[in-house]
Amino acid sequence: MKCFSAPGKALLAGGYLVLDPKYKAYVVALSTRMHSVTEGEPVAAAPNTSRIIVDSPQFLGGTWSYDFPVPFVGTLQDTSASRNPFLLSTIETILGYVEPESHATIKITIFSDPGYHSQNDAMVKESNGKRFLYHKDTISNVPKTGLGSSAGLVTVLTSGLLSYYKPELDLFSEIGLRTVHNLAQISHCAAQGKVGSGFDVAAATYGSIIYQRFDPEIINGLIKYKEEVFSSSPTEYSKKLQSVVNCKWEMIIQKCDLPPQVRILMGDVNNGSETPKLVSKVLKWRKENPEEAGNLYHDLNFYNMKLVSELLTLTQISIENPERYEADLISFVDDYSLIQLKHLIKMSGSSSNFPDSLKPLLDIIESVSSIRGGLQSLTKKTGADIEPMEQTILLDNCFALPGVLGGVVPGAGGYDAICLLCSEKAIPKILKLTAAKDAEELNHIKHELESSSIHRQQEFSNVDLDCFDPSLFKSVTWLDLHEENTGLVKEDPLHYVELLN
Ligand SMILES: Nc1ncnc2c1ncn2[C@@H]1O[C@H](COP(=O)(O)OP(=O)(O)OP(=O)(O)O)[C@@H](O)[C@H]1O
Ligand SMILES: C[C@@](O)(CCOP(=O)(O)O)CC(=O)O
Repeated sequence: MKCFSAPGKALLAGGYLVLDPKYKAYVVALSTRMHSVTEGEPVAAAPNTSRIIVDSPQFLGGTWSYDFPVPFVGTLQDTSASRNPFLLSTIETILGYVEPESHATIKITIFSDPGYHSQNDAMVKESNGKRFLYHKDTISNVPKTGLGSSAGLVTVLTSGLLSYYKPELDLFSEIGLRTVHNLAQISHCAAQGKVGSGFDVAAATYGSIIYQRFDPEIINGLIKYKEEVFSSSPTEYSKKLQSVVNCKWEMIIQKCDLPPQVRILMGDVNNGSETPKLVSKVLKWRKENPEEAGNLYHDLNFYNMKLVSELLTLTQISIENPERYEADLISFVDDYSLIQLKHLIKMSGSSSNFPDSLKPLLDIIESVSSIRGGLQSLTKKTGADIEPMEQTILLDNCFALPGVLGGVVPGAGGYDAICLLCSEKAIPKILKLTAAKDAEELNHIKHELESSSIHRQQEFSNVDLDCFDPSLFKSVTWLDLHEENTGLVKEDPLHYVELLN
């Protein structure tokens, strides 16, 4: 039995730009993970028939079965009641790549962590330290949170099948991970019917990364080749697939990590994602207005990269001078809102009360504001609701909360989610303040926070909530997740055995 898991993602900086191989993006891998458990034996399931069964027991009707002859001639029979394009495409791609020479009956069980889906009416099942939610409905009817479940699914399924068919390949070697990544990108694009930027599959494989995409022509060329030769010569296609998967794609995957004690906090705002519509509006505008788009993309990229480099600076300070990091930086983030921090930092030039060392925080705050400014411009110019007014109001309100260092509408934007950068220690405060029922409760919490804060300034009350409206947060569900920068990992079968049929 071979078990793997891969993380979900949040695109903190670089939405839309990441579609173009010219620009980089910052992708945070999350603690929400997709899991696969692979059991296989080298026997036919029926005369001249191999079978791959995928079981996803957390969802109603979550069993899919695929039969194929050996040698595999390229198309899969789907004998399941419902279709799941991500499974079909992954299995077809792997079989084309490995060209199995003997029969097999393989069962892969998929488990997904709670963060990927809405948790209404779900039943909890636990097994040796893992906790999964069992839903009453089918996978297509349970609302998703948009954390990249399909990319995680394709990545762990690819790993499970490769571990069966190519046991000699160390999936965690450089070549092994590259093979998983390239196969998963090809399968994910084929299932989606388009070649996206692939940051979600890259994060599922490698974890938190600074990502610069591969040339889309790599996969477009393969799809075109398949259309031309597949029906007459599937083995020719397999050769081409192998050569594309086995070569090194020109792209950047640079592993990274949020600074210590800085966390992301994701708020699920609404269900349903409009990503394809948003993307097509942006691409149309960019095509029709190349110069204006070029300037806006240039500015957005500048601030995206500035944010990345300032986050790396914070990490560097935390390594070189942990005391300074804690006392002069993080403790200020804990106690003040970013609006107040900005004022404090600006005042530090004229008054000696505030340390100069707060400046790296100012750079982060200003980069995030400029990124939001760029996305608001993109919203106005394209007519795509990337940072719609409702989200602007919500984020502006978050910026009045102590502990929040910044925040954006992640990924493609829209109404689905907000993503805050905040101090780890301040998260309970943020949850409490956004859950306040009325002004009286808010005031009560504010006094509590003031008396427990480290920094007591004359010039500033460190909790100033005059412009904060907790009623806006009735529609926000804070997701119980954090950054976990590891990509694909091998898991212990003991975590799952009690849940297997
Ligand atoms: N646990 C699962 N079992 C089986 N199939 C799953 C599972 N999780 C996801 N899928 C497949 O992935 C599809 C959802 O993928 P989709 O790309 O629409 O959303 P996402 O990856 O969660 O979010 P986003 O692409 O917005 O980041 C489902 O309809 C289903 O086909
Ligand atoms: C708009 C885009 O750049 C980001 C989409 O991100 P998400 O799926 O909304 O997290 C599209 C893409 O990269 O595939």
